[in-house]
Amino acid sequence: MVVTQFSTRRPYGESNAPASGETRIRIRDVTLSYGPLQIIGGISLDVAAGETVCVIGPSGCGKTTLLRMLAGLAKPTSGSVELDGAGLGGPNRSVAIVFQDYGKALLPWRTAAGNVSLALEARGCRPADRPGIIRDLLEKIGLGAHADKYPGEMSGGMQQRLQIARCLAQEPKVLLMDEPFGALDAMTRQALQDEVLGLVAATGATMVFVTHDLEEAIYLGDRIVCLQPNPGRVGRIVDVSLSRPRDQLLTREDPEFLRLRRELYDLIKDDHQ
Ligand SMILES: Nc1ncnc2c1ncn2[C@@H]1O[C@H](COP(=O)(O)OP(=O)(O)OP(=O)(O)O)[C@@H](O)[C@H]1O
Repeated sequence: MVVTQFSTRRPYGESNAPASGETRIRIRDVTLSYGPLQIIGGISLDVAAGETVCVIGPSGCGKTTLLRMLAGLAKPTSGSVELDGAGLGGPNRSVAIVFQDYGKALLPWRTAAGNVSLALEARGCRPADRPGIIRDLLEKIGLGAHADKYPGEMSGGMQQRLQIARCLAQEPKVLLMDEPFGALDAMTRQALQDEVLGLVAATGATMVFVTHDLEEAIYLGDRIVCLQPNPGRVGRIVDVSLSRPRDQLLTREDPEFLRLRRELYDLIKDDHQ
């Protein structure tokens, strides 16, 4: 493979469209201000169906705010967010969001099964169908033996798995992840990265994944969007051409992985100067 050092960089202003595939999320000239303070300063980005886009950038640059707009939880001051060509006016069942703080996201008085059931109830799933779906989802995410446990009886990794299972119960087209593994130890984090990649591949979901961890962004992403701060805007978009399925050892040892890590490190360092 011929590697040109800056071949994957796309300067701001060039097309932010994915290389191929039907557009699932279309963000056009989006700004967001709180009072006089502009947080997001004109972001345009297309995300293709089935694509995984990772978002990185310095603390406070607006990553969570961008994700909240994609979830319909924050309204842009100007510009538009479309899902499959229709404007996103508020929360949408096709879009699920996983937060870093699983402790707040889960209902402590419901068991694991009860927490997953919540999403099924919300989407109007027939009561008779729920137990089977819950069992399948908990199996898939490695919690098959823990259906009757309460969140307080589970480790951080298990609680985060549960939050992911609950989101998947929504059968979302789009999975938004806000630093979901930031609070977990390295081994749990890598296991969950692989589980999420497997689930995304199996369901064909589109994923937008916010992380501070450059290696996590490369490991998971098809593209990496680097946000710049004050106000938040797209600086660079880096394509990740690493083959799938990814492998925690082989992928991270791939010379292309190491080259991307260096490229992103230089980009982030520039943004901090
Ligand atoms: N509801 C709000 N009202 C006022 N300012 C807000 C509000 N929500 C976020 N902000 C501000 O917007 C900016 C961007 O916040 P955001 O959480 O999106 O950044 P981030 O890139 O996700 O940060 P981090 O990496 O530290 O999580 C910050 O300066 C934050 O203080």
